[in-house]
Amino acid sequence: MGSDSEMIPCLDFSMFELGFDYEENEEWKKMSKKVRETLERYGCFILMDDKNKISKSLCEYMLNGMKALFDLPEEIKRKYTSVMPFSSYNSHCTTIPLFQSFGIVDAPFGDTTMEFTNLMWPQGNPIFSETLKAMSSKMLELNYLILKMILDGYGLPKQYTSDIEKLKSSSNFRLIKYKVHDEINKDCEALLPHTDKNTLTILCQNEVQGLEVLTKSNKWIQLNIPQGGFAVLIGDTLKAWSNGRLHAATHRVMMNGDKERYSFALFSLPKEEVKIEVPHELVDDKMHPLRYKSFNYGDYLDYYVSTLKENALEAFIGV
Ligand SMILES: O=C(O)CCC(=O)C(=O)O
Ligand SMILES: [Fe+2]
Repeated sequence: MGSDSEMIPCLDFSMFELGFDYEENEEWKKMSKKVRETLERYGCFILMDDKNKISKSLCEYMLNGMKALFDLPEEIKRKYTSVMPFSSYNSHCTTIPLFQSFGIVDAPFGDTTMEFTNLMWPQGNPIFSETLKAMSSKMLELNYLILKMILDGYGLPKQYTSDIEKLKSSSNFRLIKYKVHDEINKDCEALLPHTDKNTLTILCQNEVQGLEVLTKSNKWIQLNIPQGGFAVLIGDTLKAWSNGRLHAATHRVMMNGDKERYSFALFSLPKEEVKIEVPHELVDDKMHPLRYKSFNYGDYLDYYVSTLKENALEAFIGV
C-alpha cells in the first residue's frame, strides 16, 4: 500500500465491556494483537463502539457543558490554575491563538470536578460536575482496557498488570476549544505538532474534524473520528516502557471553516514518583536492544517543561 492511500485503522471495540477480564477469549486475543500491531505502526487508532460503552447522551452532556464553560467571561476562566504543567486555563497564546484549554487532574476521583465547577459557577453546576466525573471515569476504564490489550498483545506475564496500574496511576482530563479563524477558508495550525508525554491518550470531539498525525513516512493524515468514536494515541512514556516498539505519533490540529471545534481528552499518566522500566521480555540483543534507561515520570516531565525539546525522550533517557 502506497503512503498516499494510508489511513489510520478503525477498530471496533463493541464486543468488549469495561471492567471485564477477557484473558482466555479468542476475540480478545485477536484484538490485542491488532491493537499492538496498529500502535507499533501508526501510534494511534480510531476506536469505534456501536454498543456505546460511553453513551451518546453522556457525550452530548459533555459537549454542551463545555460550550457553556468556554462561553464564561475570560476573567472567570482565568481563575482556574493548576500545579500540573499545561493544565491551568490556557488562552491567547501567541503561537496557537485559536486554542483554549483546561486540565483537571484526577477528575474521576474525590471532589476535583466539583471544586472545578464551583470555581467556574459560584452558584454551582452539579450536573456538569457529575458529567465530568462520569466521562473521565469511563475514559480511564477504557484506557485500562487498551493497556491490558497491549500487555496481552506482547504476551507478557500477568505480573506486569502492576506496571499498567502504575502507568495509569494518575490522569489529566483536558477540555479544549478551538476558535474559528478570522480568515475562514485558510488552513491554520491550531495546535502545534507534538508528541504526548504521558502514557496513553483517549480523545473525543464534536463533529468538527482537525486532528492529524504524522506517519512514519512523514506524511500528515487526518484522523476522521466518527460520532461516538474516539482517537487513541500512544504517549512518550508508553513508548519508553515498550522499549520504543510502540510509536508515539507526532500530531497537530488544523482548523479550517466556520465551526468551532471542541475536544476532550483523558491523558493517563504515572504518578510523579513512579519509576518506568522496560520489561526484560521486550529486550533482546538482535532486533530490540535496550533503547531507554529507567526513569521517573516526574523527572521526565520537569525535563520536558524546562527544555521543551522536540526529542525530549531520546535526549533524556535514550541509551
Ligand atoms: O484536540 C485534539 O484533537 C488534540 C489535542 C492534543 O493533541 C493534546 O491536547 O495534546
Ligand atoms: Fe496531543
